[in-house]
Amino acid sequence: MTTEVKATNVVWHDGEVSRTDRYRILGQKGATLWFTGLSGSGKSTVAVALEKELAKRGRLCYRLDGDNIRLGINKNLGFSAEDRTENIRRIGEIAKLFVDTGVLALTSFISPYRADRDSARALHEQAGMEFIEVYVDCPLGEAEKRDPKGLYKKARAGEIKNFTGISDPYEAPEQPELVLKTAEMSLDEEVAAVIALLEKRGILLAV
Ligand SMILES: Nc1ncnc2c1ncn2[C@@H]1O[C@H](COP(=O)(O)OS(=O)(=O)O)[C@@H](OP(=O)(O)O)[C@H]1O
Ligand SMILES: Nc1ncnc2c1ncn2[C@@H]1O[C@H](COP(=O)(O)OP(=O)(O)O)[C@@H](O)[C@H]1O
Repeated sequence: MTTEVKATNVVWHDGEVSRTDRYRILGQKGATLWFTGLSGSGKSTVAVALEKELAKRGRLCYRLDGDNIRLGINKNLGFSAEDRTENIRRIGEIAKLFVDTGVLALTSFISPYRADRDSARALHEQAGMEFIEVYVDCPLGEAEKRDPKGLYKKARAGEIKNFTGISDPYEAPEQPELVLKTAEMSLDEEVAAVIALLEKRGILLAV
């Protein structure tokens, strides 16, 4: 259902203010930081802490978070492979809009399928936009021990079907820009690692 193109006879309409103009108005460059990992690995925790640190540095971010987005624009999607693919397709497009305005989009989705993440990356890179994949790497045993929402317990009890890591696959990134081993690093170290990468890539330079 999802990738079928039904919109025909539509033509892109250009404006007279460019992306570069928008970046100048905002004084910063846009980029997507794509956090991927198991439920409970720390995607949301890292994004929240990073947003706070970037705000301190005067950088505007917007967090797109799995649970939040699934309460709104993606409330019609479940957890079948097809629905997860459509979930990630929409998030990729939404993140791209934020980047186009000059905002740092921090996306926290399990995004278990490599092909879906690669599509989100391609969408950005074809448009000359930064896409930084951050693998929030946490062993299943540790994520299950944390179980911040009690979902692993329910999945083990068979109350949640197709639960990532238990009864559904997670395809780890092969060449992410950054790996955060959240069972070994502190939250402060994780935020510092992301900031260091953003600095190295010139993403935090004022425009
Ligand atoms: N079956 C199943 N598998 C995995 N996760 C489940 C499932 N059912 C509900 N949840 C809750 O939904 C959150 C994951 O949503 P995402 O949009 O990130 O998932 S995905 O990227 O489309 O795979 C996930 O949030 P996080 O724990 O923040 O990852 C869970 O709270
Ligand atoms: N080093 C760490 N980095 C991130 N989260 C951690 C770390 N150590 C423990 N945690 C805990 O792990 C849980 C991760 O939950 P959450 O951020 O919601 O994960 P996700 O968004 O990947 O589902 C939180 O309760 C958080 O406090």
